[in-house]
Parts: sequence; C-alpha cells; structure tokens
Amino acid sequence: MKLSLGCIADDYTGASDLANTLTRQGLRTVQTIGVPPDDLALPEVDAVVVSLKSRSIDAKVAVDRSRAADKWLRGRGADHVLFKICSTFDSTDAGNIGPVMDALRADCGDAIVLVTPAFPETGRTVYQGNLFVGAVPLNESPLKDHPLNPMHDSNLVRVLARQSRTKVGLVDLAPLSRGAAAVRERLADLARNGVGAVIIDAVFDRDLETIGSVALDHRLSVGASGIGLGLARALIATGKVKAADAGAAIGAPVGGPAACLAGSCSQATLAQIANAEKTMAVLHLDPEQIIAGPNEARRALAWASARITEGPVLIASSSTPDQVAALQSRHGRDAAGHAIEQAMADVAEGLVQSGVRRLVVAGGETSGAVVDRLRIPGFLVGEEIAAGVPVLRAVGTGNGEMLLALKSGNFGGPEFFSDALKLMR
Ligand SMILES: Nc1ncnc2c1ncn2[C@@H]1O[C@H](COP(=O)(O)OP(=O)(O)OP(=O)(O)O)[C@@H](O)[C@H]1O
Ligand SMILES: O=C(O)[C@@H](O)C(=O)CO
Repeated sequence: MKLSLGCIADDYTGASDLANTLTRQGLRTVQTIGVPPDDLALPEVDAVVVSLKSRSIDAKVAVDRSRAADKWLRGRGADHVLFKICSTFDSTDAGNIGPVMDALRADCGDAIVLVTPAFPETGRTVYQGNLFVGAVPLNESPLKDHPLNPMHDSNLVRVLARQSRTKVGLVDLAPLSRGAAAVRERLADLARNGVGAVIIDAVFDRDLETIGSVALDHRLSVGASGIGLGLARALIATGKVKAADAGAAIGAPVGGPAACLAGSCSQATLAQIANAEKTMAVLHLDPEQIIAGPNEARRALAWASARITEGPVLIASSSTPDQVAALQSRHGRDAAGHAIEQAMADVAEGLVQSGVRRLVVAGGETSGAVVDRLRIPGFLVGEEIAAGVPVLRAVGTGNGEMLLALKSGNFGGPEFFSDALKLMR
C-alpha cells in the first residue's frame, strides 16, 4: 500500500470528521486509533488518518506521538502529511498546535507551512487571519467557554505565534483570489523573510481548492477538514488519485441495542440532549458524584440495563458553562475532565458488555476515552450523519461487529442523536 495522503489528527472525533471529508471527496480512507500495529489488516486505501488524543496533553508528549505517526505514514509512502487540528483552533499558549507543527516541519524540511482551520461547510472561515465561527469572531463564540481550551483571541497569527518557535505570517484573500501562482509568489517572499508558517485565509471551498493545490508542493500542512477537502480535490485533479465511490458500503447492518453518551458541554450538544429527551430515555449524571467515586457510573449502567431492550438510551455528564466552571474551581480543570472521561469510558465498557453494538459519543476527549477503553484499533467510514460526522464501523476489534458515531462537540443538527441512530442500523 502506497499512501497518497497521510493525516495525523489531534483527537478522535476530528479524525473521523477528516476521514469523512476525504471519503466524500473520493479518497479511499481508513481511520486508525494511534499508529497501527503491523498485524492490523488494512484495506487498500489512498489515505490513512491516524487518530491521536494529543490536543490537551503535555506538548512534549504530543510532539513525540505526532512524530511517530508521521514516521509511520511517510514509511507507507505518504509524500504529504496533514496535521489535523480543530476547526476552532483549540489550543493554549503552551500548545499543542505550534510545538507539533514545529517538530513535523523540522522533520520534513519544509521551509514554510500552510495553516488554516477554515471549514466553510460548518461555518468556520478565516479572514485577515481572524477565525469566524458562523457570524462571530472565535473569541465571541461559545468556544470562549470551552472546558479545556477556552479561546479568547480570534487572530490566529497571534495565537500561533505564541505557541511556535518560528515566525508566523499571513496570506490573505487578495493573493488567494488571484490563484495558486500568486499564493506561491507570496509564500516565497515570506519564506525569504524568515517566515516558517502562515495562516492562510479561506472563506469558500474554492479558496480551499487553491490552498490544496499549493499545499501539495509542500510536505506538510496544518488545518481542519477544509484543507483536507482542498488536498483531496487537488490529488484527484492532478491524477495522483483516481476518485472512488464515496457511497461504498461498509458492511451488513449490525442491529442490537443502541446507546448515546455525551461528555461534550458545547451549546450544540446541550441543545441536542434537550431534543433527545423527546425520543429516548435520558439520564443526566451528577458530575460531583462522578468525581466522588465509581457509584455514579454503576448507577448509570443499572439505569440503562433496565431500559436498553425497549429502545435507545442517552447518558450525559454535560452541564452549562456556569456549572462547568463551578465544578472546575472545586476540583481543578484537568482532574474534573479526566474523572468524567473515565466514568464515561466505564459506562461505555459496561454497555458493550451488556450487548450494545451501536454507540454514539459526543465530544472529542470523551470519544477518545471511550474508544481507547473499547480497544478499537480502527474504523471504516460509512454514511454521513451530519457535516463532519460519519457512521463508523469498527475494524480489528475481535469482539463482534460494532457501529459508532463520534461527534465533535459543536457539530450536528438539533436532532443529532436520533439522526445518527436512524443511519446506524
Ligand atoms: N459537567 C461537567 N463539568 C465539567 N467538565 C465536564 C462535564 N462534563 C464533561 N466534562 C468534561 O469536559 C470535557 C469536554 O470535552 P470533549 O472534548 O469531550 O467535548 P467538546 O470539547 O465539546 O468536543 P470537541 O473537542 O469535539 O469539540 C471533557 O474533558 C469532559 O470530561
Ligand atoms: O475540526 C473540527 O471542528 C472537529 O473535527 C474537531 O476536531 C472538534 O474536536
């Protein structure tokens, strides 16, 4: 297998978002959890998305894991590697976007790296280096209240410069609107002036197509699913990849009991949970009790086992920003987040032991904890439930067929949980 594109995603939902985009554009794609072991049987594919859980960990560990993934991908022939970050640039001044980018750039020897989290299909656009979420700048969006990476600056040139050792520049819409040659010229100027990374504006998919074709001149790019779309279209346009059927089946229905788990506290997820109350049994966990010990997860499993044969259930730890802030001030941000993620993993494990084979998980960190606990090594990408969220079929689990959907906190329409279960048959 010679890969046309290698991808390293900094969380699992982000990885399935990117795998979904590449598949929809016609690249045969598989998502792996971590660097795959040599004995994992992978189908013949154009792209592999290696999922890491490296967004909110120590920067040095994130760098080491990303470099190992990069080495594996390049060892399978990938000339270009995309480091997939969140479309809302989730990070802190300590990283991890800048440190990982710096290390991968040093390894591949690129003079300059293109960086854009734009993903217009989900309302993420970049103008003059400022990231917009829908109609508002990042720092006015719900991301200002994110439990782990609150975003208070929408100017990504500044945000990245605080995290990176290299000089960060901007390629704005003006050269982009003149086409790939103008972008190349601007990049060459900036590189001559010692700039090692640029935030590049993008408002429409056509901007991403231009960015994708220029990015293929380089060995590394950094961004969200939008740049993935641009790279995929460029690979097909240049004949490096022959477009595959995006609707290819990923196997027979699995049936059986279904459950949803929500650890995301985003506004979108809170609204989706409220809507789910109309169609399924919903249990709201008590976060304080989760931190106190294992009884809250046990209570959830007992509650679920009494209902699961009658229809899908949803178990949520999610709270409003005020409640999240209060819990964090009592227990610390990382300790609270970790305890809740592990409790959700306990619940997922118990549900699967009791026969659940269709599982929807909301939240990137939450999905990471759940998928790790279930020891799933990889996924095939199926139908799209909502922009950025596909149906996934677990591969290499050895304990039966299983479908999952891993939803990024901010993604999905108001009825996301029932929309997902309709397609997860
Ligand atoms: N009630 C709560 N109070 C405090 N923290 C919570 C609560 N419920 C969940 N958490 C923690 O908040 C974090 C939510 O992050 P997660 O990545 O799962 O969701 P998200 O950030 O909305 O999704 P994404 O990263 O895909 O955008 C997790 O660490 C989770 O354990
Ligand atoms: O890019 C996005 O917004 C998502 O794929 C994601 O990474 C959120 O966790």
